[in-house]
Amino acid sequence: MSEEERLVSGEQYIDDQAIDAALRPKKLDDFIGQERVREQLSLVLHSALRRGRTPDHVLLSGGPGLGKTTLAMIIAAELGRPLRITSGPAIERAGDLAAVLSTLSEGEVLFLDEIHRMARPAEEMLYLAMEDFRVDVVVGKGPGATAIPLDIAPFTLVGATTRAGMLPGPLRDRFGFVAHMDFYDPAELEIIVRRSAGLLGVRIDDRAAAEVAFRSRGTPRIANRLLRRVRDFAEVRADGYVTLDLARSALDLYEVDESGLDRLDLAVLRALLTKFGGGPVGLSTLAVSVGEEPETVEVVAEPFLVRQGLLARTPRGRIATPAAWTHLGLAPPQVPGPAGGTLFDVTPDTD
Ligand SMILES: Nc1ncnc2c1ncn2[C@@H]1O[C@H](COP(=O)(O)OP(=O)(O)OP(=O)(O)O)[C@@H](O)[C@H]1O
Repeated sequence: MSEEERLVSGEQYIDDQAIDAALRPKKLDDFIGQERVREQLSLVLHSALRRGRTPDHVLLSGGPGLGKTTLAMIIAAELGRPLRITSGPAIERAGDLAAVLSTLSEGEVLFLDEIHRMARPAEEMLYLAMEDFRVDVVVGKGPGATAIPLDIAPFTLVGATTRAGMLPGPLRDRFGFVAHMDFYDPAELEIIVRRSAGLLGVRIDDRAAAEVAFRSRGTPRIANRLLRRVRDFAEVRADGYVTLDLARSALDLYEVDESGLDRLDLAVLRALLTKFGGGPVGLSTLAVSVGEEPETVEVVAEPFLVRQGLLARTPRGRIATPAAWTHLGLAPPQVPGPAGGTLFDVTPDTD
């Protein structure tokens, strides 16, 4: 629970991460949504269990907060094996990876978050480890360097990435099962909101739960976060029971609009429309105009805007769709394009 939550609720201190952990489903059957992924994964795990073998390596791709870490934990739990967690940015050298791999126990599940951000030499070490359960430890430098092969215990790698396109082909090919996690639909998120409300002891009516779900950008982590915000609001401004009106007022206060667009989404959209006439504009230029890193705009804001039909990625840059102008209540500029072209065929994408 954050400082702000502590002030208003007076509950025992638990940080946001602890709440996240408490809300995570622990079994595949409790994991809501992602029907196809769940079914496919269940087959991979249960057939491996039946054969008494370690399952194939699993790659989970999808945006932030869609449940990749949760699924990795569930995989370890379903297999009854320990889970080791590390991340791409923590592996700066091949030696960092060797240290992790050489201490894995038989059948252990290794969760490698943000796998696309791992250092290149480590990536090459991982190829061999995934395929042959072996690493080559290089001793010495220059012409006298020698590679000493070291066997490691069979393990299952669960890699997670928000940018599957950035993974080199040889790495992607070594995963026996690749799951793409998509945004959740509002009905699934509503179940998640009600489940979390039950676990957190939040009293919420069905229409309010549906409203929170609808405004959660298709993302369970956001659904859980918004639930806590409306809970705060209901506790401070009313008797703690979350009604539809209270939920709406709270979400408006936290600048989540009626379609679930948050401050960053709206800033990106507004910049695209008002500073670049609807595009096309390159990702970096767009990101600078809202004071964010290109990766944040690309990974956090854009997928939802694309999904909502408000923004399109084209080879020449990002463009706003007609729905984007309507969404912000703006009129598209009425300048005719050259020789039958559209108005927005102007700026080449230099990113
Ligand atoms: N299918 C689901 N059912 C119920 N709750 C879920 C589900 N998926 C995710 N959650 C909840 O959403 C929160 C975020 O999930 P998680 O940390 O697994 O996402 P992630 O994809 O690993 O995010 P990131 O890429 O940012 O690390 C968790 O606390 C979990 O409670």
